[in-house]
Amino acid sequence: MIEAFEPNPDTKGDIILSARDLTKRFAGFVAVNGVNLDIERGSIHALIGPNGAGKTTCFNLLTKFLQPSSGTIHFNGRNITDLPSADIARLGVVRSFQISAVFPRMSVAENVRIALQRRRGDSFDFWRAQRVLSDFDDEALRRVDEVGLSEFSHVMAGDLSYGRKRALEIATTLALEPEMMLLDEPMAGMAQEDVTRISALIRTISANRTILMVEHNLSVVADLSDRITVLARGEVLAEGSYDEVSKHPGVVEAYIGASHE
Ligand SMILES: Nc1ncnc2c1ncn2[C@@H]1O[C@H](COP(=O)(O)OP(=O)(O)OP(=O)(O)O)[C@@H](O)[C@H]1O
Repeated sequence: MIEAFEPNPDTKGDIILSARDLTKRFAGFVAVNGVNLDIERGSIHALIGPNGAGKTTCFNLLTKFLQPSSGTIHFNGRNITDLPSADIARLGVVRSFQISAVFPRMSVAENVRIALQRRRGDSFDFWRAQRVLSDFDDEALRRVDEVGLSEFSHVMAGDLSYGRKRALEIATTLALEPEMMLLDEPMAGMAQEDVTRISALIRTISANRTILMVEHNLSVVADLSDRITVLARGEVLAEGSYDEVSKHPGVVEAYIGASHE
């Protein structure tokens, strides 16, 4: 059960998600240490930092794939710290890989249709009459179009290029109508052509939702992000615009230091 509204007194402005003093200890090791994070509604917020900084652990804490050792997380003013990840997804915080097990032997449109069925709470009703399933077809095609895959709607997902597969994953995530999307390294392993395409897609889908992304490609971060939080050794090292954080001496040092470790 979801608890009653409980505003976080620390947050200011239109903050959709905030974390206070978020900490995760593994045996003998603090991966995330007292992190405070405020994500503004409607923004694209990037979480960056050198390898091992704690970015993925933070994502896992915010989506409750991991339980924090201490600290609190509020979403839309509600304390979600103790909710299981399925409830958090239902509230509208969805991580890109969470539901994006793309079925390679199904077409692009079929993949999106299944994601739409999931949103409605149906199981994979493969045995259902084709007529019933096709209720979702129009919406699936609209979603496929939204991510620029119209001409591939009948292509098997397994035959798509890497970048287009990523676009399909985004479409299946969007089918859940998340208010906030967490993207874990959306550009990982992509050729420049796909980076350009997926960047444009992220900008489009950010129009009416909030995006938090972990991304190593700093030119993408510079291009897309309204605000950036830099983590190093599990702590927030700097926060601000790309210009602000990239000039921060501690940030430069953390990246250079990490490249020598
Ligand atoms: N389950 C775990 N048990 C023990 N240590 C862990 C565990 N998960 C992560 N860590 C450690 O916590 C630290 C932060 O890891 P994390 O994966 O969050 O960093 P990251 O910033 O996402 O790094 P990268 O950019 O390399 O993905 C690392 O030193 C990692 O080894």
